[in-house]
Amino acid sequence: MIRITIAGPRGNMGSEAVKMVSEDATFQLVAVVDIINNGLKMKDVKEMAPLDVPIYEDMDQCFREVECDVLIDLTAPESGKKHMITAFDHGVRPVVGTTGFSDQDVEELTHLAADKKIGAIIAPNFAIGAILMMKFSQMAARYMTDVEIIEQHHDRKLDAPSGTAVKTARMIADVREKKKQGHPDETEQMKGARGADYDGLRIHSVRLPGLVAHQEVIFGGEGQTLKIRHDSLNRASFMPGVKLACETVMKLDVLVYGLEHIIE
Ligand SMILES: NC(=O)C1=CN([C@@H]2O[C@H](COP(=O)(O)OP(=O)(O)OC[C@H]3O[C@@H](n4cnc5c(N)ncnc54)[C@H](OP(=O)(O)O)[C@@H]3O)[C@@H](O)[C@H]2O)C=CC1
Ligand SMILES: O=C(O)C1=N[C@H](C(=O)O)C[C@H](O)C1
Repeated sequence: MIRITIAGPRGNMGSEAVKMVSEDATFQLVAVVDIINNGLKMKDVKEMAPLDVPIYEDMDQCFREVECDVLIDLTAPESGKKHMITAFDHGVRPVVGTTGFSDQDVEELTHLAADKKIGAIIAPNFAIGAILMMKFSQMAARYMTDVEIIEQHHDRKLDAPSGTAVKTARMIADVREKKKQGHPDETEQMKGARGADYDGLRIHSVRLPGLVAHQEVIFGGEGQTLKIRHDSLNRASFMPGVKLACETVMKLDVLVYGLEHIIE
């Protein structure tokens, strides 16, 4: 039985994770960590996430009082890194879906996990289709080096570009020669028109109500284009990946960044 704490249990992803963990016979939900903000009282939080496990505001206190193996973090960009460090301090293995990590954050956390010899997973996307989309894009970038990413998300999303887009760009950058795309003399008549720049590759972020999580990677070559697209239509699409990550992290003693490293 793997004992799990979930941070962010009222959220889109956190509430789905609470359901998945509660229904899985090999997992035991032992606590949740939430923030009591916007004038919310603990009573209201309990009504929103009706759980028969303790609710903590302070993760450090949670891990001092409750025996736990794995932390699932599905909160907000500013808290993901802090929560991971707190988990490491208590020997708890983090499985983090929260996005907004910089390459430098990932590097620092990788060193920290290695020093403490503790398993951890940061997965910018838990959906198997999204992992394949990233892998196929990396494969294509060896042959077609001009590429732009268009990611589309719901308008409640806090970070842009998405964690998935950044990871895709990083995977592409790992295999293609550094290259600045577009006309060498191009100028933006409006700031941001050409999107964000990751090693010369452009990322465009769309935010609209009605969307969930979508990404298209477009490659261009002489007289041809190739489009690789993934759509998550609901948050249940991420849960098999969250389950796999919780099982796998128990066998790790390093940090793994990206589910593509553990799906084989
Ligand atoms: N890896 C993946 O496959 C996926 C990752 N994500 C990522 O997961 C994160 C959550 O997404 P989503 O569920 O849509 O967001 P939501 O805003 O719906 O949920 C986040 C929840 O976390 C709470 N929260 C914020 N800060 C803290 C904190 N310090 N401690 C405890 N709880 C906190 C929020 O409370 P309040 O609302 O009161 O602020 C909210 O209830 C995002 O970073 C998103 O990018 C999302 C989908 C898939
Ligand atoms: O906030 C979201 O919704 C999502 N966030 C992740 C990201 O930033 O890539 C994963 C997925 O795209 C949904």
